[in-house]
Amino acid sequence: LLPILSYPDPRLRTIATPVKEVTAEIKTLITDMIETMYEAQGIGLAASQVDRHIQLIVIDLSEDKDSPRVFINPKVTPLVEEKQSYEEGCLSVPDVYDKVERPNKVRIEALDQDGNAIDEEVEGLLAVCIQHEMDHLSGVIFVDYLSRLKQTRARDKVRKVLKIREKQGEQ
Ligand SMILES: O=C(O)C[C@@H](Cc1ccccc1)[C@H](O)SCc1ccccc1
Ligand SMILES: [Zn+2]
Repeated sequence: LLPILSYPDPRLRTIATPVKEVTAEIKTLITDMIETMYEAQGIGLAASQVDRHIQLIVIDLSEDKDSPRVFINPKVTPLVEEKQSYEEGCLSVPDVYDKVERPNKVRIEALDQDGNAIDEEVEGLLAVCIQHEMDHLSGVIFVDYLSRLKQTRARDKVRKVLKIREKQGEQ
């Protein structure tokens, strides 16, 4: 399992660089990220969150947690003006959920782990998730879209959750 960086860790603000070649090391990272995402009950995870600053995200929206998707060097283009509001959360901001508006239909262009091209139009939760993960690769966290007050509350909440987790770890 890989440790997930917690907000407001400045490393989460690092801009991810493009993947030049899908090496064996990157394939191992992909496997580790997928396992880490499942263990943390996430439906997406960006490499930035595990302190690896390359353009790589993994997503699995399936019920049985058995169909992970890998997007390398992803590029997202909104296809509609309309935005949808969705109650987002983030593995780097535990126990904080709030509404974020994003375009509800996007085009995603990327490479998969075998270097094959991905070029799809997606909407709904997959579109929301991909945009949320893409933000991570640009050092953006969903709380950045919220009010200052909510950002302060988020910081306090994360601090509290991390303290509780530390205690649980010690017991
Ligand atoms: O990037 C992450 O931290 C994983 C995110 C992905 C995500 C956030 C908001 C909306 C869709 C996907 C989540 O922590 S995964 C847990 C989750 C699942 C559904 C809704 C909200 C949060
Ligand atoms: Zn997130």
